[in-house]
Order: sequence, then structure tokens, then C-alpha cells
Amino acid sequence: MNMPVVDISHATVSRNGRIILDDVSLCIEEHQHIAIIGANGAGKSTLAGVMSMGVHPLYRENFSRILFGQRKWHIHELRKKLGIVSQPLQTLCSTTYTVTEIVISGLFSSIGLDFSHHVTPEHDRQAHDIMEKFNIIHLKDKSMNTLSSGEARRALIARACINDPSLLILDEAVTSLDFPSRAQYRSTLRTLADTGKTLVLITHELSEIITEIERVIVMKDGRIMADGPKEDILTEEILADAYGQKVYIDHRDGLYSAWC
Ligand SMILES: Nc1ncnc2c1ncn2[C@@H]1O[C@H](COP(=O)(O)OP(=O)(O)OP(=O)(O)O)[C@@H](O)[C@H]1O
Repeated sequence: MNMPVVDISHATVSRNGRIILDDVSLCIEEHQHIAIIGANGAGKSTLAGVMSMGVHPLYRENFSRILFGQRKWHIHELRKKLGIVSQPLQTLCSTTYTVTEIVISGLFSSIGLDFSHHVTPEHDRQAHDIMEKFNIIHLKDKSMNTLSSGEARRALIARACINDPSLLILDEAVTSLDFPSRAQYRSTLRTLADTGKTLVLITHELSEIITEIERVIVMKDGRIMADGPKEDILTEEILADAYGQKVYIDHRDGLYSAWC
């Protein structure tokens, strides 16, 4: 067994007196790529927040959150090991900052750069390398608020990866991509998986579940309702239960698609 990078026990999150994450336990080992799916409001982003220390569960005696073998983290230190890309972050980054500035700002855990950030030639070189890796070097001087969703997503992945984190959480629940952008996104995910990162992909698009992702978690009503090998979990029965209606699944070349 590889070292667990995320080890959460009995996490419960409440908002406005309502339980939105209900006693969830989850262990993810290093190099294990997983997808988390489930209906709108099932608790996926909340769980991602718990994993990345953006959301703090209720205090319970049996609750524990161990990340990379450690219970306590300074958020700036954690960001070097755990990168997160989410729709709220994409919205926050939709500014007049250039792609280069947004990518470099990942090194400072900030959004964009100001006079307080001392950018060195080494930072510039790191940003250049990572933008080349994710095929966005041609966008380097463009403002973030002029990019397409797919381009902005790649810029944010590059921002998250500039720290070379070993775990990357991609909470993509809302953004929709066209077919070519989806294919490009899958190839970005493959690059990440091939470079030894642990991927946690939160998605509504089964076609984004690349072959490298072998484990799928299904959430429903704040709980994990199914967790296991992709082939066992991505069934019409389980998805019908998760989404509350008949779901049809197709499976081709190791990729899945679903529709109602
Ligand atoms: N800060 C908050 N205050 C109040 N309710 C919240 C808050 N954050 C989340 N919720 C509620 O908690 C539930 C779970 O939200 P969450 O965003 O985790 O779901 P999700 O599975 O990621 O949904 P989606 O697929 O729509 O992004 C939802 O009903 C949501 O409205």
C-alpha cells in the first residue's frame, strides 16, 4: 500500500443548521487517481474543501484529517503539496491579470501580483516552463478575463502545478467545455497522471474520467454512497440511484459517457 495523501475520518459539515457533509471518511493513497461524481448539491465541493483545508468540519471526537501524514498545516505550505482548481477560483481569477501573472501568483498563494510580490527570474522561468508544458505559452500575455473556459482552466491548472504539488484536486463541476476542449483537457489530465501526481477529479462529465482513473466515488445527500473500481461503480443501477432517475451509460475505448 502506498502512503495515504488524504486520510479523513468522520467529517461532518453543517451550514445554516443543515448537514451538507455527513460523517464522511475517505482515504486516498499516493498515485491513486480518483473521480468524484454525484448530483448537484451532493457535497462534492464541500468534500474537496475538507480535503484542501478550505472547509473545516464540526469538531467531533472521532473526526480526523491527516494530509501527507500530518494533522496540522500552514496553508501556504500545504499549497506546495496540494493544488486545487475550482470554479470559484476560476471566477476569482477572471481578472485583467495576464496568464503569466496568474500562473506566477500560484507561487505566492495569491491571485495575481502586486508590489508586495518579489518576482525573480527563476519564477519567470518556472512560469514559462509550466505554460509550455500545458500548451498555453501562446496565451501568456493575454488577460485572464479574455480566455475561453477551456483556456482559463488550463491556466489555472498551470498555476496549481507551478508548485509541483503531488496531489491535485480538480473541482470542475460547473464549467462546460466543447468537444475539442474536452479532448485537450483529457490530454492535460493524462500529462498530470503520467508525471506522477495523484489526481482527484470532481466532475459531471463521465468522459473526463480518463483510463488512468481507476477509482470512482459517488456522493449523494452529503454521503459517499459508492466507492470502488470504476467498472463496478459506473453502472446504470448505481447512477440511477445517485441521480434519482434512469441513466444510460455508454463505454468506448476505456472512456464512459452517460445521459438521461
Ligand atoms: N457556504 C454555504 N452555505 C450554505 N449552504 C452551502 C454552502 N456551501 C454549500 N452549501 C450547500 O451544501 C450542499 C452541497 O454543496 P456542494 O457545493 O458541496 O455540492 P456539489 O456536489 O459540489 O454540487 P455541484 O455539483 O452543484 O457543484 C448544497 O445544497 C449547497 O447549496
